Amino acid sequence: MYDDENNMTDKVNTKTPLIGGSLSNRGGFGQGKRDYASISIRGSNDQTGASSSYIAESPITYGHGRDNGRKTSVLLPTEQLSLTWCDIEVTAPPPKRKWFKKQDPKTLLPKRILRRVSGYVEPGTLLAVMGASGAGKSTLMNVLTYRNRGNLTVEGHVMINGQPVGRSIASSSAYVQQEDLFFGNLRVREHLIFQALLRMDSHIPKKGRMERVEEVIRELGLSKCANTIIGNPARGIKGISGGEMKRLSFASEVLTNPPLMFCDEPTSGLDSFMAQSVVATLQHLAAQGRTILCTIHQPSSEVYAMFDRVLLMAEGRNAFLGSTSDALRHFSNIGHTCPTNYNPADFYIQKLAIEPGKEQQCREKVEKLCDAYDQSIFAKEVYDKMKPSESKGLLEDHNIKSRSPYKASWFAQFRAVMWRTYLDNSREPMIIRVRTVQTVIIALIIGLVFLQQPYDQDSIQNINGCLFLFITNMTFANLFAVIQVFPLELPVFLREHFNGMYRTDVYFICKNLVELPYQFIILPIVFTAITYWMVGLYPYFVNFCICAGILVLVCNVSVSFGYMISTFSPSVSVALAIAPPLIVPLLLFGGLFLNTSDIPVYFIWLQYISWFKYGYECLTVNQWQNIDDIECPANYSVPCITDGQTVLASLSFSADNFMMDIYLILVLLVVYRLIAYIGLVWRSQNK
Ligand SMILES: Nc1ncnc2c1ncn2[C@@H]1O[C@H](COP(=O)(O)OP(=O)(O)OP(=O)(O)O)[C@@H](O)[C@H]1O
Repeated sequence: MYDDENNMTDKVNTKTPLIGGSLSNRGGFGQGKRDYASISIRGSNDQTGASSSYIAESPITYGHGRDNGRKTSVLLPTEQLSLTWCDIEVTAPPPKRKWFKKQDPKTLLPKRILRRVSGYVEPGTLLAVMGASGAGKSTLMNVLTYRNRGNLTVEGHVMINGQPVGRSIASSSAYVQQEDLFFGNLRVREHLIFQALLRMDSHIPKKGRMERVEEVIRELGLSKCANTIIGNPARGIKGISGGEMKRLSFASEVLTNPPLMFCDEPTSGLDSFMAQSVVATLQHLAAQGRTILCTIHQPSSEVYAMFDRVLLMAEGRNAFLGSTSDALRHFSNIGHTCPTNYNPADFYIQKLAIEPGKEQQCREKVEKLCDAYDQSIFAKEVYDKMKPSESKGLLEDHNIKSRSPYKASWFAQFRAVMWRTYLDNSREPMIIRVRTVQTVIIALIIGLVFLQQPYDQDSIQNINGCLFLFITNMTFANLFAVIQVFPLELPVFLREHFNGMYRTDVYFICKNLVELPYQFIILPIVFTAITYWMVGLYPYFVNFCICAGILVLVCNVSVSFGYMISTFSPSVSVALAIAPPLIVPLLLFGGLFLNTSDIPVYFIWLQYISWFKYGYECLTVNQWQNIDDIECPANYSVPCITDGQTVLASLSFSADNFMMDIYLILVLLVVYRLIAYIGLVWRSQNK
């Protein structure tokens, strides 16, 4: 319909043409499900004369087939849903009494957040939910979408086409949240293909899904940026614009053809032009027969004019629900006429806001405005629409528990997530460029500092220090690489998992498998290849391979530890803060700084969970066990260490422990990773 933001201006100021069906065949309230696609075709052009270009342009017949030989748009929702909410009352529990502080008894009462609010939205309608901050908009959205309810007590009914609905509302609706979360290294088209593979019904063939992706790209004006990297402004990865990102969020939801959409402040953070283009997209989607609710903060008058209806909220009550033109009429009737050339949205918010310093006065005014609405014909119209529900329960839940939340099978999820993780990793600058350069530079520095050590008394300490540095470097480089990136993608994982796209185990396995070869096998080998020969360690290829193998294991156990810290940390900064205090004790008991036989008894357990100790023992055994002759100068002041076995003995290490150390590193690798996985499951269930 529109291909880029530049040709959007002329469209956003004019009302998007409603499809004929959505005007003339609009489903009556509570009439049950109807095939919207066939309604649209019959009603288009012929009945209204309106140009239904959305349908005419659609080349694909997938989904609903043909009607009278004409192709239907894949984007039309398959059913019409009317959403009603009736007498919603939401209460927050009273705050806990503080025993050390005298508190006003009034502040210890439960807080009423929503006070018997009712409303409805019909198919083909774009409803703006507006109100001053704290009016209860987000709480209403959370009640309707059955999300983020926390400790709130909710009473009342939410109904779809007259039937009570609860948690199962998620299966027939989409929720475009305020924050756009994407894997920023993917291209727009790739992101949509991934969404299509996991969110569309499994009976739809792959070809149909790909056609659907192309259709959605065209319809949501993403053609221009379809092959552009999405980007991540927070990490400095430049990509598509804010408006395109928001439209991509809509596109991800529209793929599944939801008849009901909720949008939380879709224009926040956008300039007025972008905001207009985003609301034009919503208007377009509503015109196709969807039911759309959208919270919005201070829209410009142009954006406000694009909404069909408005719900004004104040102090947890309805101050108005009706068409945007009726809102003006209603406020004028009750003595608050919006001045000419004044933005009506600003006018309403001003009237309904609680000004600091004048709280009591404003609250009384707001109560009067809400009472006036309750007695108006507009409120009566809302109550007339309410069908008495036979259910007395709260927001009933239908058939949600028995069904798997996932559309794709385990293997389909695995394939798609592997593909996406591979794409994301292969384009991640932190992984490819930065990690490679970092590894090579550090290896060269270590190699130059310890260049070609001779086998004499002084070099024993140098070589041991160098071997310990190998372990420390492997640990810190990989641990911090994980905790700087992994927590950042967890919110995307949590949202996608919550949306029923893939299981936690699929995500975790794919992440591990994709990252393993380059980051956690090849890079440690590159590091060893540079340093081992530069330093002049035990000069046999077998020993080089053993050293590389030990460093690969150390690298992977550090990665497990990094995953573990990341899954239990709410953010990167927390993960970065808790990593050093956890690592330093393990480092201290690694065998270099403190001889393992001298560790205080109450700290002995720390050496058992320290891969530093196991790794260091293995590396020193690999280095020293076959050396029988260490040079001893004639005038050396202290007794000489003449062979490798003595070096090992001086560190309280033994060649007999070698295999056990390897097994213990493997055990730590598995245990830390398992704990990380449990943490991930815990996070995904606590969201
Ligand atoms: N779990 C809770 N416990 C206590 N009070 C709450 C809780 N959730 C919301 N509130 C309060 O309820 C009121 C309405 O909150 P809500 O977030 O719904 O407002 P809003 O209209 O979305 O505001 P904004 O536009 O600023 O996001 C606010 O005063 C808020 O502090």
